[in-house]
Formats: sequence, structure tokens, C-alpha cells
Amino acid sequence: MSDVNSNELFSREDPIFEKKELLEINHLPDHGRIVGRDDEISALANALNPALFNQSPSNVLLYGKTGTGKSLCAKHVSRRLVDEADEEGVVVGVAYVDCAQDSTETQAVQTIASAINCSGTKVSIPDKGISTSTYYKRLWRILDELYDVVIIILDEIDKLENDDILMQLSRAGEAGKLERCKLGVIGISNKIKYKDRMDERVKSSLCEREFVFPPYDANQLRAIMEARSDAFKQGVLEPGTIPLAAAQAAQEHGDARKAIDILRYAGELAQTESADTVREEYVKKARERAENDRFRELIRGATPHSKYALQALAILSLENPGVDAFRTSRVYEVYEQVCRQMDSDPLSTRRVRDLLREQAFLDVIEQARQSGGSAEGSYTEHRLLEDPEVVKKVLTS
Ligand SMILES: Nc1ncnc2c1ncn2[C@@H]1O[C@H](COP(=O)(O)OP(=O)(O)OP(=O)(O)O)[C@@H](O)[C@H]1O
Repeated sequence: MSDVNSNELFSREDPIFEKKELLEINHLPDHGRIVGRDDEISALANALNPALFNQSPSNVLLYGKTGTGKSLCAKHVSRRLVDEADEEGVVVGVAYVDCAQDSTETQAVQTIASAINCSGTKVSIPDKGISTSTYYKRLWRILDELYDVVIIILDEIDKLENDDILMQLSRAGEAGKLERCKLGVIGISNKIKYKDRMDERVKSSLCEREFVFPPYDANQLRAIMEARSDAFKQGVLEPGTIPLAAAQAAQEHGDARKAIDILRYAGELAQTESADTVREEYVKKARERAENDRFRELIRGATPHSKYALQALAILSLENPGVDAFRTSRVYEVYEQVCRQMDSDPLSTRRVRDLLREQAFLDVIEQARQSGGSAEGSYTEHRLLEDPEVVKKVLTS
């Protein structure tokens, strides 16, 4: 019989993390830990300010690359608004929708209705079994019964299947659906081209104000991480760890999510290896994991054939050092090989071209028209915007 008792088998204290939740994805930092976004926060507060006087806030669209603090600022300012409005006797509610999860009109309206239906009404919002129009009717009822103003945050708004819900929300007041409650919509997107796809009427109503969030530089990323360094036990973080993680995250997109992920993963690696401190070597490994995760997130929801086309582009980039842009015909040839390996029938060249165009909209690749002179005419070249090693690894794992 083994004489190992549970004291020896499990460690009862976390040697690395003190408050790991500070580094978790959904953690909403308090004001003191938000770095370098004072201007954006005041601009957003200014747009929502009328709500404090029970008037309609402006609708806002926030743009910027991934991890630039758009969701954070939207949630932070709305939360502050709820508290301050409460002091003024104005009831403000906030509904947050991740449109990547709730991409259909029905899912989105259901999420909004259940998010704000927290207490005080007899209206029920079932998960399914009622029509979209019934969800809307119930939503309008809840809004009028419970709130003076409601802010609806539509994160990754570009992932909505169509503009129908935007049309409904933007016209709810004037169409007489709402009698009392006023709505404000904060749309968030990391696709600067998103607006071009919007219906003109929706655009004029929803884009009353637009703010672009710039990427962070290494100093800002460093300050963001330092503001959360109490996530670790005292003395555990080696001095070079945060500067290195900041430099790595700044190199590509100035993405704070990646910076924080790198820090968390580095701590986890130290934990796994039973190390006493988080060393720089862990940061290097953590970066690889953060990059893979980020790309996995970027292609979440991509169809198998979109992935085959991306894999083809990654193979071409790896096989042709120094060249990074490839014509559709070459991508298609390699795509056909990938399909063969996957035992799948290839789609037509035209469909693959459409799939690549969609990936360009999602900023996974970039496309450029080239002129081949009078003999060739013009053609399109495709270039991966991600590290081909990461793309290949994630798509083949
Ligand atoms: N200025 C900041 N200060 C402190 N933490 C920040 C700051 N900006 C971003 N973060 C943190 O980085 C992570 C990503 O931020 P956020 O989700 O707001 O980015 P985003 O711009 O909405 O990105 P995406 O478009 O990918 O959703 C979050 O954990 C957030 O708390």
C-alpha cells in the first residue's frame, strides 16, 4: 500500500498566483487599472451623458484592432453610467451581446431580453419556442416597464448575420414600439470596413459617433501588465518578465489581451514546472501559446473549406521563403492537394475565391489587385496576415 497521503499529493497553496482572476479573460478591471484610455473613456461618457437626464444617448461605433480595450471601455463606461444615473433617480440598464455567439437576429434579441429581464416583470423569456417577433414584443414591454434608458453593447457587431436587429433597435423609438424607454447602442468592431456593409438607414442612425482605438505601444502594454502584477505572489515575477512580454505583444498588434494571456500562461508554466519564479524563458513559450490561441479565436466559425484555403496559403508561404503573396490559381492548386489529403471534394475556383474574400474581410489575409500587363490582364494576390507557422500548426492540430 502506498503511504502517500493527500497532503503530499496536492499542494494546498498556490505558489505563483495571489489573485489569478485579475488575469482571466472576462475580468473587468476597475478604473485604476485601466491604462491609457482616458480620452476614449471621456468621449464615450460624453456620448452616453444624455442618459443621465433621462434623454436618448448617442449611438456609437467603436473600431480598433483586437485587444485595444474597446469592450473594456464600453463595459466600464456603461457600468459607471448605471451607478451615476441611479444617484439621479434615472434607471439605466445594460445588455451585452457577443454577436460572434449570438449571430442570428433571434439569438441576439433573446440575449438582450434575458439580460435586462432581471427582476420585477412577469414577462418570461424562454430559450426557444417563441418567434422572433414575440421576443421583440416582450423586449419592448420589459424595457418600458423597468427602465428609463437602456444601453445595448453589440460586441463583434460585424458577426451579425444581417442588419435586421440593428434596424429594429435603431427605429424602436420612432416606430412607436417603445413608449417611455430610450435606447443607446454601442457597436464594437475590429473591421474598419464593416460600415461599408451596413444598410444606409442603419448606418446613419447607428453611427452618430465613431471612435477608433489605436493599438498600444510597448510602454502602455507594460503599464497594463504592471497594474495587474498583484495577480502574482510577491517576488515571484522576475524583473525582466513584464518588459519582455510587453515587447513581444507590441511587436505584432499592440494587443493587450495577448499581453495578459502571455503573462497568465507564463505563470501557469512556472506552476507546472514547480518553479519558484516566473522566468523570461516561460514568457517565450507562453507567447507561442498565446499566438496559437489568438489565431484559433480568429478562425472560430470558419468553414472547413475556408480553413483548407488558408492552409494552402500557409503552405505556399512556408515553401517560398521571401515571397508572401500568391495568385488565386496557385492557392487553388495547393487547396486541391489539401482537399485530397482531407478526403474532401474541392469546391470550385469561384467559391474558393469567395472564401478568400471573406477571410480578407476578417483581416486574416490581405488581397491586392495586380496588373499583369496587356498579355495577362489583372489578377488578385493573397497574402496571409498571420504567421504561416502558427496558421499551419493550428489548422493541422
Ligand atoms: N487600457 C487597458 N488597461 C487595462 N487593461 C486593458 C486595457 N485595454 C485592454 N485591456 C485588457 O485586455 C483584454 C482585451 O481587451 P478588450 O476585450 O477590451 O479588447 P477589444 O478591443 O474589445 O478586443 P476584441 O476586438 O478582440 O474584442 C481585456 O482583458 C482587457 O481587460
